[in-house]
Amino acid sequence: MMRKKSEIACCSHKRDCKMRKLLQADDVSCNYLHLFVLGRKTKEALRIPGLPLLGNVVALGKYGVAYISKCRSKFGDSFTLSLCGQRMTFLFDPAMIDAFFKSPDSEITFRPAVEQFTQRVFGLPSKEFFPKHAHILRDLRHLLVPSELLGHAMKLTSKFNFLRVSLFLCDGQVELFSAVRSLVFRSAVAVLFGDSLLSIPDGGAEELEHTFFAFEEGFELAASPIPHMFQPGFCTSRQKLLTWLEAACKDPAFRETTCGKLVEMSGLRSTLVPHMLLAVLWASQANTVPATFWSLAMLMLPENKDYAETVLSDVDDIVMKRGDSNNVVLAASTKPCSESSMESSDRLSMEPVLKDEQLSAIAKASFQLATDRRSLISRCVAEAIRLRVHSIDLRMAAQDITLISSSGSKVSLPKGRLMAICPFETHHCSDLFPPEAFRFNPNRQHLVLGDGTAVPPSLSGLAFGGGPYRCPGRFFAEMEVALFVQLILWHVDLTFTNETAVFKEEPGTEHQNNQSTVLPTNLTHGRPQAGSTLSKVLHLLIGDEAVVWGLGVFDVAASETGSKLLQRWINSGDEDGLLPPCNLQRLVGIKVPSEPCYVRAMVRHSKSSL
Ligand code: HEM
Repeated sequence: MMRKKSEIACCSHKRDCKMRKLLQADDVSCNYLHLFVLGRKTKEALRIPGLPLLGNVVALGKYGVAYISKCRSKFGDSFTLSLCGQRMTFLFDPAMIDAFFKSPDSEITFRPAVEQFTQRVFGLPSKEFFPKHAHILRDLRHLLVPSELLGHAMKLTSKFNFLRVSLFLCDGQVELFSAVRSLVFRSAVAVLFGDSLLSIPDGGAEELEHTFFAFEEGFELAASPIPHMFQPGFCTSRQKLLTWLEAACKDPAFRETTCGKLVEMSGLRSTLVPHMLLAVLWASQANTVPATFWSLAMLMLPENKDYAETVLSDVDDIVMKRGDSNNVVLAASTKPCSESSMESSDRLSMEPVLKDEQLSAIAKASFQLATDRRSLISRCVAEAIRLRVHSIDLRMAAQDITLISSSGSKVSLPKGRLMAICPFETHHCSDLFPPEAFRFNPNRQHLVLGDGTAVPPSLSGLAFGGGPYRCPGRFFAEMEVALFVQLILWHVDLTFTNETAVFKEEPGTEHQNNQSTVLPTNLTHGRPQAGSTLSKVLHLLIGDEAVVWGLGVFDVAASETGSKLLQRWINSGDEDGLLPPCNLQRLVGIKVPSEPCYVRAMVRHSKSSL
C-alpha cells in the first residue's frame, strides 16, 4: 500500500497509540487506521489572535518561550502565530516532531527556513551557499568524528592549563559565567581556528571575545526584518569579526586547523570564506559556553554533591587503572588550599602550571569519560543541556502536507508555511522525560522519538536537532563541555557566595543580560496597563483577544497555574534557586543566565607540592 505523499506518517510514537496496541498494528497500518477507519478530520492549526499587521511578533519578541508555553497551554499541541505577516506553526506532538526532522526535503525543508540567518546575519548569499551546504555539513561532520577528537582534547587541555590560573584565582571571588566564557571561547577558537585569530592587534583574545559576544547578543534581532541600520553595534562587531577572520585565513598555520581544512574542502569563493567562518564561529561558540556553565553550575548544587564527587573519583579510577597515579595527585583526595595550613603566599606560589605528565594523565582520563555516553559526566552534561536547551528550531513545508499526531488527529500545513518546534517546552514535559522533567536527574531515561533514526535516543533530547541537518559539531561539543567541566572541578573547589561583586569587572567581561527580562511579569502577574487609555482604545478597536495575545497581557487568575510553571522554568533543575535564573526571552541557542553567578574558587593543590 502506497502512502499518500502529502500525508506524513507520524504514528510511530508507540507508547501512546492505543489503537496500535489493541490491534497490534505496524506503523503504516496504524496510520491508515487513523486516516480511514477512524476518519479523523484534517484541520489547520489554530491561529492565535494578534495585532493587525504585527500579529504576535511583539509578544513573542518580548516574552520568548514564556509566550510559546502560554499559547500551548491555551491552544493545544499545534497552533499558528503570525509574525509580521509570516505564519509560523508550532508543533508539540512527539510524532509530529519526529516527522519534522525525518521528512525528506521534498516535504519539509531546511533552507528557506534558515535563510534569514545565513543571509542576513552571516551575509552568505543563498544562491551560492546552499548548493554547497550539504557538502560543507558533511565535511565538518567528518572532520569532527570521534576518532579525531583526542588530538583536539589535548590541545583544549593545554589551553586550559594556560588560562586556569588567571581565570580561577586562588581563594578569589569569580563570576562563573565570565570565567567559563573566557576559558571555553579562547580554548576552542584556538583549536578550531588556530592561534592567529586570537592574536589580533589591539586587544588580542580579549578583544576578539568581547566583539564576538557583542555580535552574539545582537544575533536574534539581526535575523529579524528590522533594518540593520538600527543595529549599529551588531554591524560594527560583525565587520570587525569578518576582517579578523579574513586575516586569520592568510596565516599558513590556519590550513592545518579544522576550519582551514573545511575552507579548502568547501570550494567557496574567497570573498565568502570569512562569512562561512563567521557562521562556524557562531555555531561552535554560542552554545558550548552556556552549556559548560550550566553543567558546572548544576554540579555545584548541594543536592548534586554526590554526582560531583563521583565525577572526580571516576577520573581518579581511570588514572589509577592506567598506572599513571605516580604522576598525579588524585583530585578527590586533594583539599582546597583554604583548608590547608598554608599561608596564602605559599598557595599562590604553588599555583604554577601542572607538570606535563600530570596534566596529560588527567586529560586522557577525562577525555575517556567525556566520550563515553554512559559515563556520569556525559549524563550530567546531557541533563544540564536538556534543562537549558534552545527555544526554537525551524523548517518549512515544501508542499501542502498533512501531519498525523500520536493520537491520530491531523493537521494540514500549506506549502511555504514556516514550521517550528520548541525544545525548551518539550524538554519540560514529564510525559517525555518521566518522572519529573523539572529535576536534574542524570540517571533518567533517554528520549526516544519514533524509531530513533531522526533524533538518536539521548538524554539531551532535541538539543542537537535531528535528521540530515542535525548539529555537525555534536561529538566535539559533548566532548569539549564534559572535558572542561571535569578539568575545572579537578582544578578548583567552587562554592556559591552570597556576596555581591567585590571586584571590578574587566573590560569585555560585563554581564550580557543584566538588563534583560527574566520572567515576563505581566505574563504572570496580571494586566499592568489594563486601565490605560491606550489599552482601552486598543481593546475597542481590535478586540480583547487580539490585544491580549498580540501584546501578551494576561489576567492573574487565568494564569495562576502558568505562573507557577514559569517560575519553576527559570530555575528548573535547581529547586532552591541557588543558580541565576535563565533568560527565557531569547529563542535561539542554549539559555544564558540573566544574572551574574558569583562563586568562591579555591584551588586544589597537590600533595606532592606540600
Ligand atoms: C552544546 C553545544 C551545541 C549545541 C547544543 C548545538 C546545537 C545545534 C543545533 C540545534 C543545530 C541545528 C540543527 C537542526 O536544525 O536540526 C546546530 C547546527 C549547527 N551546529 Fe551545533 N551545537 C553545539 C555545538 C556545536 C559545535 C561545537 C560546532 C562546531 C564545531 C557546531 C556546528 C554547527 C553547525 C555548523 C551547524 C549548522 C548546520 C547547518 O547550517 O545546517 N555546533 N547545532
